[in-house]
Amino acid sequence: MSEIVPTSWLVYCRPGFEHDALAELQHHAERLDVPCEASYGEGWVSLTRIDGEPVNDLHRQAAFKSLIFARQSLAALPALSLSRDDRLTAILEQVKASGWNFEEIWHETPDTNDGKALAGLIKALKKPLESLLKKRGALRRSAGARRLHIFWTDGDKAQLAMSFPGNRSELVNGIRRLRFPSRAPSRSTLKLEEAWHEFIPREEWETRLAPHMQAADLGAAPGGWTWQLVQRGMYVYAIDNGPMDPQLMGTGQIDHLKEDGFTWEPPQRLDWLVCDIVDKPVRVLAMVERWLIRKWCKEAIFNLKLPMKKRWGEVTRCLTTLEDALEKAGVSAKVTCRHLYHDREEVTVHVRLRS
Ligand SMILES: C[S@@+](CC[C@H](N)C(=O)[O-])C[C@H]1O[C@@H](n2cnc3c(N)ncnc32)[C@H](O)[C@@H]1O
Repeated sequence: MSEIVPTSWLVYCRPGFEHDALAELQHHAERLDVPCEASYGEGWVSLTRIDGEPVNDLHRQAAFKSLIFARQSLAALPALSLSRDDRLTAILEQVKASGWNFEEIWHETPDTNDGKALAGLIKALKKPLESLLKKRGALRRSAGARRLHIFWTDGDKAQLAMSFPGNRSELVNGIRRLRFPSRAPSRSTLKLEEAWHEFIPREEWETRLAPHMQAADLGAAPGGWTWQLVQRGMYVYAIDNGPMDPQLMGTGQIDHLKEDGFTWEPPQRLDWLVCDIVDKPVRVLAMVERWLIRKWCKEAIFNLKLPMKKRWGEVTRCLTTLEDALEKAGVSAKVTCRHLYHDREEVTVHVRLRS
């Protein structure tokens, strides 16, 4: 019998979005009727079961893939206060009391400057801790791909947590770092690239992001998103009053139309609609809805800008409106939404029509 069980659901998020991540977690805890107590710090939030029972069912049923504001989702033990003279003993003792075993250990921190400053400490502790946990049999091969996360919020504060294959981010700190392509006309380019990584399995890129496909990019200028589409060999209708990058236009794969993205209609059915126009979410949604109901595209990726305070509420209202409208029109589609690393005051939505 373990002396200690994971009672907390720990989630990482973008600093400044803690209230949204918490609202999302609380929504699931209420839906599954699990009374919890909330806590949070910069870049993370946590719900702890009031009855002291393991959090595993809640953690599993609120699947990571369905979460919007969570960068990582973990089942956590109570946070540890560590002695600065000997941090390892308390960690080893808690691992022993939990009865946990795992195949790897990730040391992680909040996405803040204070978090980054812990890199040196983590580097110094990593190897000694691994060898001690190996000796004790906790770190071993064939432990069901379970991973121990040690979440450092300070030099003397760490929380041990577990993640399970199929229900977690496979990225350290839940962050997808992408290299900015030097020839892309704007940094926004990384938002579309990250969205593809997030929403389209790598093995399907060849068929779903294929050469000779046709796409519309609404609010395209100066062309960061169009650049990504062109890199995949697509032909792009770039809709924007603003100027497009001349070098990008030189590829000959772009038709730049100075029209209104909210009213423009494609000349024929396209494969992709992407939209990065900064406007009210309801306006963007109404436009995307029309595209999908008329089947003007097979897949869509668009941003919902969220300058308001209660972003979680706004996003869920938007997604429900979209799903209801599609259902009413008899259009079957899969809708997914994430707050991506390269998103700021916005979330990214992906819709794929089912044929
Ligand atoms: C955030 S920028 C897009 C950046 C672009 N995705 C990139 O990667 O370079 C938003 C663009 O939307 C355009 N825009 C705003 N309202 C529009 C509308 N009604 N129709 C078309 N474009 C619009 C603006 O001119 C601006 O260039």
